[in-house]
Amino acid sequence: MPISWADSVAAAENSAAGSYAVGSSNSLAPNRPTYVPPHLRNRPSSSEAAPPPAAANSGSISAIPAVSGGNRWAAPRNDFRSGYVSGGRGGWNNRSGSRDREVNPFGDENGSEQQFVDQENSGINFDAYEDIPVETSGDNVPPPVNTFAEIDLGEALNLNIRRCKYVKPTPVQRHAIPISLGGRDLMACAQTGSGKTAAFCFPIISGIMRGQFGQRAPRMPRTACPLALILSPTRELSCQIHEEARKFAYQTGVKVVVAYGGAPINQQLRELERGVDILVATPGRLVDLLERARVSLQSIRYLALDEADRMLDMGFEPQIRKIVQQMDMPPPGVRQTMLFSATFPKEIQRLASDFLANYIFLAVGRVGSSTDLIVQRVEYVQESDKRSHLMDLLHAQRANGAHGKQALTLVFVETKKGADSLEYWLCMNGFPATTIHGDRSQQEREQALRSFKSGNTPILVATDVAARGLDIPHVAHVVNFDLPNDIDDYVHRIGRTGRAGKSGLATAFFNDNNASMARPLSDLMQEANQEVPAWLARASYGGGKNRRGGGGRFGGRDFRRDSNFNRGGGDYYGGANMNNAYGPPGGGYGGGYGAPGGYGGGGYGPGSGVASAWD
Ligand SMILES: Nc1ncnc2c1ncn2[C@@H]1O[C@H](COP(=O)(O)OP(=O)(O)OP(=O)(O)O)[C@@H](O)[C@H]1O
Repeated sequence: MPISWADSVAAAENSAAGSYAVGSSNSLAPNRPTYVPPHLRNRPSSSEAAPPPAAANSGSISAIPAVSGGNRWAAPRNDFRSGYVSGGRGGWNNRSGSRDREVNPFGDENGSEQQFVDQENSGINFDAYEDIPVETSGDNVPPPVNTFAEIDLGEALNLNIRRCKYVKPTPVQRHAIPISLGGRDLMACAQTGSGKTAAFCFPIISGIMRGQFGQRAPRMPRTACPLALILSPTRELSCQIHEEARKFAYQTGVKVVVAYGGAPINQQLRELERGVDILVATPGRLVDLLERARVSLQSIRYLALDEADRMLDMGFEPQIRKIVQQMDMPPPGVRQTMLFSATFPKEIQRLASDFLANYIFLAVGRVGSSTDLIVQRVEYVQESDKRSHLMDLLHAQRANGAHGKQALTLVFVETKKGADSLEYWLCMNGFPATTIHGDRSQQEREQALRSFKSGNTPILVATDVAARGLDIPHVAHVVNFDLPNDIDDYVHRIGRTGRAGKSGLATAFFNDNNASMARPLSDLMQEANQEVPAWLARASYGGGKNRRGGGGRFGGRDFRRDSNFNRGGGDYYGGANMNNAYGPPGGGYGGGYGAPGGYGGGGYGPGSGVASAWD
């Protein structure tokens, strides 16, 4: 029987996902017994693991362990490669006329086609998605498909889908792709790790392949005129989308280029000059390119906002409005617009509707819910005990990992300083760690990600800059060392594990500073069929002010269904078509969570603490 938190983590790691044994500590009220560090416990599993060279929590740096990997406290590594991956080496249809050879993004130049045709994306548990409730609203919603073969995406794209080993579409893809191929605007909400990137990339690539857009005429010779624009909030996410889109677009003749801040602009300008069909960008760098007249949006036919709620909250909204409404981009109805996220508060939905024309709203799973593939734990930990608790978890993981190896663990903290100091402390205590946050150079950020992905530094300490979108294979554990102030940020953070049908573990350290999160956290965990500790349930009765009113998460999801948001008293979108493809009838999923219309305090207002950690 588990006797400690470390043991309960160990039990979780040993057991299959979903059968997580709840340790006795979980049922305790916040007044926990005094913490005993692992090396002082008489536990065979811990003592087998290499003990830390310095006493846990001592902060001593007298005995510096040999630390491998790309952390900044170890010996410097000079393996920063060129770093700034920009567009492919030129598409076959590039506009400057040069015909560079297209680099194979699959890296299987010599492999036979059979190599990818015969396999499927291993480890994907599609059954995990089968009973997810799906809701669509809007006029004349195109029906979903069950297979990629049912959709006419074009031969070259179909081949790339097979190269990616995607055997069948995920639920969001089944619904979103036919909607977008039908030319409709879309606001889509689907859980983290459920394949949204492909859901917006496939229709864009396929549409450009069909080539119905005629000639693009730049006003100036050195101005690039992409047909599609994909915006995302962080540099790393833009790079990731670019990498994915390049795979999907391989040998289709569709050229994908990325532009993001913190990287030399000249290389990006050169790529743009070689021709671009799809531009993936962060808003800041794009505004720069627009102001230099090196990019024109006059030819845009497709606009996709990934992490759309983040893109339209206070931090980014002015830049997005400038790009979409105040430059030369065609208006809604002329261009096709797709907004995607795992979370979509109603207030942000309302803002977003300015960018859309007669759109369809799609919710796969409940809006803002976390996937129940992620086992969630919340532990009451005083600020002063957090490091010791983290150490405890890491020891347990190492002791139970394959060949004593550390599983990939992502640790979220609130501040950049906090990230640096925790990274240092971990390294001093024998846990190779690195960090990613907004004060690090782009080279350092990219190196940190590479080092984490490769397992050289299996612990990544991050601010919210790594909270959204990043698809890092084999992240076994997400630790919310500092909880965020907003439940949606929590959903995105824990969504770095438990992706594409795989299971994951998320642990949150909770204390009195997080009182406003008690209610939303408790609600979210309940909804995802997680065991809520008794003390957290009790704390949540206090009605944390961060609770999201029924206007956001539960019950009605498309904000147009909420009478508070209806314009002119009539039906906002006329001829409503509410399809509950898989869920219970009537669109009600466990309603009764608060009054409608409110988007609770503490979410997106000033002082929410969100903006500080972002680019
Ligand atoms: N049809 C499919 N079959 C198998 N794997 C897929 C399929 N579609 C996507 N994937 C894989 O699932 C993983 C998650 O996809 P993706 O990053 O697009 O998720 P997401 O919904 O955008 O997540 P987030 O909300 O965190 O941004 C990726 O590794 C992707 O390659």
